[in-house]
Amino acid sequence: MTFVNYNKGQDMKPSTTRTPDSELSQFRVKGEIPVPALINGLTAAAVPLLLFFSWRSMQQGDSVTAPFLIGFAVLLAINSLSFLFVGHKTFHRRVFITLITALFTYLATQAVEDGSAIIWLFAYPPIIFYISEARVGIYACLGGWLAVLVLFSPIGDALFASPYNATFRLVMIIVLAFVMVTCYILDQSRRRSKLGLIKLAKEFEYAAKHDALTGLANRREGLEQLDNEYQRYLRSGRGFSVLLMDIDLFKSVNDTYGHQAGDEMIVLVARTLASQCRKVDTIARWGGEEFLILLPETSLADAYASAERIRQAVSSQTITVDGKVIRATISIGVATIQGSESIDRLLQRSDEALYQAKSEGRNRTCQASVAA
Ligand SMILES: Nc1nc2c(ncn2[C@@H]2O[C@H](COP(=O)(O)OP(=O)(O)OP(=O)(O)O)[C@@H](O)[C@H]2O)c(=O)[nH]1
Repeated sequence: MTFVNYNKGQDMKPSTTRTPDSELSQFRVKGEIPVPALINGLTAAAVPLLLFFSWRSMQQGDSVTAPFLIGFAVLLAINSLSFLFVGHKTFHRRVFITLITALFTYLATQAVEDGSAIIWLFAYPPIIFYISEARVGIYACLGGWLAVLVLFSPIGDALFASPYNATFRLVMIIVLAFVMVTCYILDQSRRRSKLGLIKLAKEFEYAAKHDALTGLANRREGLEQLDNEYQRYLRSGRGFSVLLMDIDLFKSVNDTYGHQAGDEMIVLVARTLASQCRKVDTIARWGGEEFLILLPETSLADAYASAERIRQAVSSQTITVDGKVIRATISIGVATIQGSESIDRLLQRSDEALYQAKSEGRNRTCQASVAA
């Protein structure tokens, strides 16, 4: 799973917005039990138990309960089996929630096992909070608790033959509320920890792929995108170009105005590059004052035109240091992938073109020679 999309080289700060609860389940934290696995595990445990209790109720002469328990066991098993074959997670989860809600309701209202089966209701809150969204868990638990309250009221007595005495009813209502609230708190804590881990992972991923000063893709990410584009080129034959550029006489900016002014100039150039490129282009900080732009599906002529546009845009920008206006200029080497040349060879040609631009007087664009 990828947390951040890196097609573009610019403006890629990790999102600080809260991940919606419904999306949280899409992220797996290492060691976390996946919801489908938990459901299938619970089903595997519940089916023999239900079959055992149905057998026992038959032994005790209760011929009504057994078919219900067998029915629940069969439906739970079908749900898990259909998931294993079809793999529809949401359907699997929703059917399981519906089935266990119906099962617990049946166990409570029908006073199965002389009423002791209602104790299984304590298993409901932790399961429901784990496998569903927090909101669903709250509604389900609140609904369940209110249903028990009604069941233990005169209304319940009128509707069902409940064997529960007053003390049991009181203890059950209090302990059930206690368990539900505890499960809610633990679940919230689990979700927040998970959100924290996801945020941390996004930040690590961002830092690993971006340059801290400019926010552009770093060299490693630039190479990764270059390799992706190269693989696409090998498959589809759709060519691409690279622009390798370097700020002119940058050392003298540092030496004359200080390192901070140099940094300011790097950021200014980076912003200008970002403003001049398409979303599909990758802009990477290649080295100190060197940048590489990857232009997918771009011919040499178009890449050259883009480079000239970028060069002119940069040369129109200035920074002011101690009241002095400093203009940045860049030199650019342009190369387009050719035949079966390697990425290294393409970069080498763009570097040679950059070198040529420098030696011809800087603030200019040169095209790379044709691959040998
Ligand atoms: N301020 C600042 N300076 C950097 C950074 N990374 C590299 N540099 C400096 O960039 C300068 C690069 O200078 P050179 O490679 O000699 O090239 P130049 O002065 O730009 O000259 P030409 O490339 O020939 O036009 C060096 O002085 C590095 O210390 C950075 O992140 N911030």
